[in-house]
Amino acid sequence: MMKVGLIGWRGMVGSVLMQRMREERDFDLIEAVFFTTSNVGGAAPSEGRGVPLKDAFDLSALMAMETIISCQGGDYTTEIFPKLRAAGWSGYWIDAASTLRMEDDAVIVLDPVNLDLIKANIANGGKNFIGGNCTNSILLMGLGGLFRAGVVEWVSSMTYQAASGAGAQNMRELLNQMGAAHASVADLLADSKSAILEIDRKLAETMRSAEFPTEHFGAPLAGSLIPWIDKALDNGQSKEEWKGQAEVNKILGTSATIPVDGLCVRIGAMRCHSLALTLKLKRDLPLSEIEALIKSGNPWVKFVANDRALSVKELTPTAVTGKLDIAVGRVRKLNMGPEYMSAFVCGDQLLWGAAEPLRRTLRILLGK
Ligand SMILES: NC(=O)C1=CN([C@@H]2O[C@H](COP(=O)(O)OP(=O)(O)OC[C@H]3O[C@@H](n4cnc5c(N)ncnc54)[C@H](OP(=O)(O)O)[C@@H]3O)[C@@H](O)[C@H]2O)C=CC1
Ligand SMILES: N[C@@H](CC(=O)OP(=O)(O)O)C(=O)O
Repeated sequence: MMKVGLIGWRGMVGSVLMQRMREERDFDLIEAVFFTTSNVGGAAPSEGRGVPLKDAFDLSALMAMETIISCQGGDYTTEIFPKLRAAGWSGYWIDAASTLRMEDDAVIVLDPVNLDLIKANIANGGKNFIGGNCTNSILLMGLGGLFRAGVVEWVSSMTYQAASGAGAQNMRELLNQMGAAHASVADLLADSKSAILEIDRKLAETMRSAEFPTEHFGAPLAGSLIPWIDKALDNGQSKEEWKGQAEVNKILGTSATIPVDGLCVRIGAMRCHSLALTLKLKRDLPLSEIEALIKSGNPWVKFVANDRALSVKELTPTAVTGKLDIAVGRVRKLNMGPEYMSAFVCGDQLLWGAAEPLRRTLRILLGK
């Protein structure tokens, strides 16, 4: 059985990965070895067959692995990965962090979209398999059928990204903000005759006050939004926005770049990212054909007809959270002309956006 080292398994992404690997019985196919950066010698999950946690900075222990899966984050990858390769380790490296994504010898893995690319890379001796940025993976899981058909000229992508993309502490902070916001007007809310503008004034005062919990986001998110994600680049894009075109084209393996750009916005959803998309198609396709192409993308696409009641019920973070479904809806032609269409895509950023492509890559490497 393949010896597979797991690092970052108790973090947020790692926990979702563990849950999915258990559900799909992946551990039956591997000899799992669990590593830690904080609790060497501690008890590993039962899948570790009683072997205590190993040191995630111990190069020789890591080099004994045929495959390493890391959800430990970019700093860990930056520190350990070059040392492992320099020491001659030639195992498979599967990683959720962005550090290695754009390296020439790395594939961004999203097998329902780019299985051919992954297989070709393995056949050519490729060893580095990196999960894509969550927003891009969800975009391509939703509209992969249109890209595969070669009908997309460009995409403008406006995102609505959940708190989980910023980390576990941020999810907690969002809830703490909701609690603080509610508490500040609870008395007035309880009185059905109180004036709504008084409630609104008091709430705004609370959200702007220094006491409102903003340590992790740096700004109120509950009852508001944050129109910037990740670092600023010199060209005015955020790093998250830059990843759109770079990663989508790399995942698709395009020879001519498909322009992808738009604004990335953090909203108060817990773990589902959504995207409001404008696409320019290469030609005027009938809506029925567009719908059929989107549905043909992969089995997880859940197409939602452009109907008010269905959209409100099925095309939302609340409907999608915790599921592998990728909801795609609001598909219609736009006033700009017959080649222009809209779409709204919503997916769980911890599942297809982070953990799922990693465990599926392991399966591909195992040939199962
Ligand atoms: N592809 C994508 O879209 C996404 C990718 N990511 C990537 O995944 C990486 C990991 O993210 P995320 O899972 O949010 O990181 P977490 O902060 O949840 O976990 C990272 C590590 O922190 C340590 N840790 C310290 N305290 C705790 C605690 N109380 N509970 C659990 N773990 C703890 C654990 O290491 P130890 O057990 O060794 O102490 C854990 O493996 C990110 O840095 C990013 O690179 C994240 C989100 C989306
Ligand atoms: N930046 C993403 C989450 C993430 O970790 O992305 P990446 O894997 O590209 O660093 C978000 O905030 O929603």
